[in-house]
Amino acid sequence: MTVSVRALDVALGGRQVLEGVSVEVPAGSWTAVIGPNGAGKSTLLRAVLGLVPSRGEITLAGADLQSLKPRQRARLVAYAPQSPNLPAGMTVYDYTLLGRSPYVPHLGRESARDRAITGEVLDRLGLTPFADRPLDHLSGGERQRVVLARALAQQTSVLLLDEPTTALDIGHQQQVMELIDRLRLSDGLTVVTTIHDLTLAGQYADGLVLISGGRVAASGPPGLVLTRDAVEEHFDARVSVTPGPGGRPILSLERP
Ligand SMILES: Nc1ncnc2c1ncn2[C@@H]1O[C@H](COP(=O)(O)OP(=O)(O)OP(=O)(O)O)[C@@H](O)[C@H]1O
Repeated sequence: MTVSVRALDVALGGRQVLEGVSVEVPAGSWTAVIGPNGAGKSTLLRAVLGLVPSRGEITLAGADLQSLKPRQRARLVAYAPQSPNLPAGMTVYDYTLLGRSPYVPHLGRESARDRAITGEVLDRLGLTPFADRPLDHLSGGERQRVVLARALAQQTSVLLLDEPTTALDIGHQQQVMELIDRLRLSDGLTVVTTIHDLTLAGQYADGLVLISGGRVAASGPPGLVLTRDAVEEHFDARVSVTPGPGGRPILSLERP
């Protein structure tokens, strides 16, 4: 499903956080939203979910997202937030099962299918051994995978992932990114992630959107967006950029 954001403005606490942001995410593609701290990346995802008031147009496969009821929207778009509210004492299994909420009838219970899907997702993420563990008895990286599990259990066409790899070691980063990519290809998912690791963003995403100061500073294929000058200008960082496999850029920090 194509996600289209046009001329999006968001003001929070009396401050303009996003201004005139337009982003087109083709169906089945992966877009990474990059930018310095405080640029407005998470706000962009939250606006697409209707979690913050916005002006402008947000459509999903041509349908106006704001006209959908929360339950309808939750069947189309899943979101893994950066700092989710994790109820202490809840088990990994029960938390992941919450991803099935948009399919559970009012006053009803989860079906055998909901439970089967939850089990499969835990399996895919290597979380089955943790299924009965309370969320507050997990490491940061394990918790992050559980948040992703809940989003995957929602079985939507669009996945919005806010920093899905920050707390993960290099092996789990690769596993999570590969898993997301496999799901994208096998299930035709449309993926939007915010991500700080620019090399990782460039390795996996089809397109990058660089947000800086609440505006789109650049967008396009990784090789065009991730230039030494752009990184210096928007992140105030010195890097060297070399072409990696498939011409995708590899960034290395350089000491000033
Ligand atoms: N509820 C709020 N009220 C006022 N300002 C807010 C609110 N929420 C976020 N902001 C501000 O909006 C700006 C963008 O925040 P956002 O979380 O979208 O940035 P980000 O690009 O995701 O940053 P990071 O990389 O640090 O996670 C920041 O300056 C932040 O302080």
